[in-house]
Order: sequence, then C-alpha cells, then structure tokens
Amino acid sequence: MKITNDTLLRAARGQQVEHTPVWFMRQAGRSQPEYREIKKKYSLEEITHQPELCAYVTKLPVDNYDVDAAILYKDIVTPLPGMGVDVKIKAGIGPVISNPIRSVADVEKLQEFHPEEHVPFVLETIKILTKEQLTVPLIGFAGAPFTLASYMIEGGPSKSYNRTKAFMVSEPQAWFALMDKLADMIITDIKAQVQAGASAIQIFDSWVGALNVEDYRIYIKPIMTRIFSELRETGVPLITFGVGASHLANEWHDLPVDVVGLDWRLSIEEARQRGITKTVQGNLDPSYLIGSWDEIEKRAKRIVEQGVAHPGHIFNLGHGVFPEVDPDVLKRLTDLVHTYSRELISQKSN
Ligand SMILES: Cc1c2[nH]c(c1CCC(=O)O)Cc1[nH]c(c(CCC(=O)O)c1C)Cc1[nH]c(c(CCC(=O)O)c1C)Cc1[nH]c(c(C)c1CCC(=O)O)C2
Repeated sequence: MKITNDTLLRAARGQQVEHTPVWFMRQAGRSQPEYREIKKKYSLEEITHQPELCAYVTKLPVDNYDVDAAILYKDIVTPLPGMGVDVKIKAGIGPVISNPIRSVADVEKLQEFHPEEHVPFVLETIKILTKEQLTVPLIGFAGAPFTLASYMIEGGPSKSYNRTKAFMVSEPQAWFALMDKLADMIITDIKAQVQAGASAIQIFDSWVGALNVEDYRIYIKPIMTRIFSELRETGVPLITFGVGASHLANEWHDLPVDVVGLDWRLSIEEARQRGITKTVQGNLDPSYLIGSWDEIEKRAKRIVEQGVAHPGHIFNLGHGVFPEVDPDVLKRLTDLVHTYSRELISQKSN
C-alpha cells in the first residue's frame, strides 16, 4: 500500500513535518494483551515463522496507538541460525546460544547467510505488511556486530561483557574476522529487507556503550562505517541506537547515518550542544511510563520542545517498552506528542 503518513521518513532526513513522528522500541511486545494471548500458544520463533500472524503482531501498535511507524516483529538473533549458530530465545532471559564462539576456529566455522534461503518468512512478512496493510513506514532492522558478538561469545545475555571484550583485545585477528562475517550478514539481510519493502532501517548496537571511545574507534568504528556506507546504496534512512552510549554519540554522528539514537542519559539539548546536528531519536526514560501521567506529560513535552528547536526529531523511548506498561499510556503519549508538536510547529511557522 501507499505510505500516506511519511513523517518518520521526512524527519529522519531533517525535512519539515507537521508533527513529530512517534514510535516505541519494543512496541510489538508483551505490554499488549493481544500479544500476550498469542504468546500463550506460540514462541517468538513460531510467530516469526508465520508471516500472517507476524504481520498482525507488527501492525497491532499502529492500530492501537496510532504510531507513525511499524517495526518488524522478529529479533536481532533471528538470522543467526542461518550462520550455524544454535540460538533459542528463553522467556525472561533473552537469547541463549549453545555453541558460543571461543576461538579463531569457531569464527571460521560460521556460514554465509542467504536471506531468501534462511529467513524467507521475514521477507514474506515484510511483503504482506508493505504491499497490503501499512500506510506508515515499516522499519527493518538488524543487530550490530558488537551486540550480536556479545551474545555469540558470552553464550547469552551479560552485564559486563568480560569474555567479549577480552576476546576483542586479545584475539584481534579473530575479532576482525568475526566483525567482517557479521557485517556481511547484516548488509545482505538489510538489503533484502529493503528490497521486500522496508522503508527505514535501524541498527541496534544496544550494548556497545560498554566500550570506551578509544576501543570503539579501533574495534568497531571501521566495521560500522563499512556497514552504513554499503547500506547507503539502499536509499532509505539509516538509524543507529545503543543504551548507555552517550560518550559515543559523536562517533555515531561521524558514521554515514541519518539518525542518531539517544537513550535517556543525554538530553536532546545537550546532544545539540555537543555538535550532533543530524536527526535525533528518543528519548523518554521508559521507567516513567509506570509512574504518574503528570510526570510523563511534563517530561514528554520537554523532549518535544527540545526536538522542534532544531529540525529533525523522532520521538521514542530511551529503550524498549517493558511488559508492565499500560497500553493506554502509550496511546495517550502518542496523542500528546502529536498534538503538542503540531501546536509548537504551527506557532513556529507563523
Ligand atoms: C538486545 C536485543 C535483543 N533483541 C532486540 C535487541 C535490540 C533492542 C534492545 O536493546 O532491546 C531487538 C528486538 N527484539 C524484538 C523486537 C521487535 C520489534 C519491537 O521492537 O517491537 C526488536 C526490535 C522482539 C522481542 N525479543 C524478545 C522479546 C520478549 C520475549 C517474548 O515476547 O517472547 C520480544 C518481544 C526477546 C529478547 N531478545 C533480546 C532480549 C534482550 C530479549 C528480552 C528477554 C526478555 O525480556 O524476555 C535480544
């Protein structure tokens, strides 16, 4: 279907909009009663393998909250089985990998990823959504090499990333080989998602904030530069994101991306002062969503005000919606951002 609401795409490119576009990370998830019903019967993997059902889950937040974009329901680890990684998503834990990477030989064993062969169900879901159902952009996505490598090396979620960082500095050759293989996968995966119909891309480097700036420049920036440079060819807006990574915001700004994602630790105003001139995405602390509406309203308004002060803001949370959040709050918040930003933008143009 034709995209009739392209505010997200225009905001990503720093163009004029009538209202600040809104979407929420993890909007298609456990805060929704309809989703929880489906989860009683099917796992995340089972949902993603059924394109009609997966499209329904992806579209739910657009129908229920009136957000300005859908994000494909799948996970950052969805492509990994195609590379020979044995991964299962465990409830309440996250991705768990039974054959973690511990050596150069383990990196060499990783297989080449082919989207049409390994994730045809993902491409089919995208086609159903974009050809038949959505009038807002569909955001395709992938995990970034560091964040994926952290699961592949630790064998599961981690708080410290000790093994990952030790491997990175002690086995640089194996590390860079791993980064290259993951980058190949990410680039082919994203190109296939765009070909199928995704019209914006977010690369989740959720855990890269664990690195200092110097290590980021040595071990990560070159591969991120390659990934985004190659993805530039798709012509769709490119968004980067990570948690606790404010110290890397300027490094991200250097990358060939359109949008710099901010969690809640750095305000939009501060980011602008630090020379972030590109579109920013964020950045309400999701914790507030289970607090009082007055505080949510006050803080969301402040973010909208900072966002309209300079062209290019996509409203989002600093990280994902968590299961305890009331869906009515997300609807109310979406309406608030739309209404308040419309008011501020029309005042500005008068
Ligand atoms: C690090 C990461 C993962 N997955 C993802 C990231 C990057 C974003 C971030 O920083 O949170 C990305 C992701 N995972 C999921 C989406 C779907 C789209 C959306 O955002 O609405 C997206 C964009 C579905 C999911 N992925 C997962 C769920 C929850 C489990 C479920 O409903 O079965 C969902 C809806 C599982 C998962 N998968 C992962 C974790 C940490 C978890 C959570 C474990 C838990 O809390 O149960 C890995």
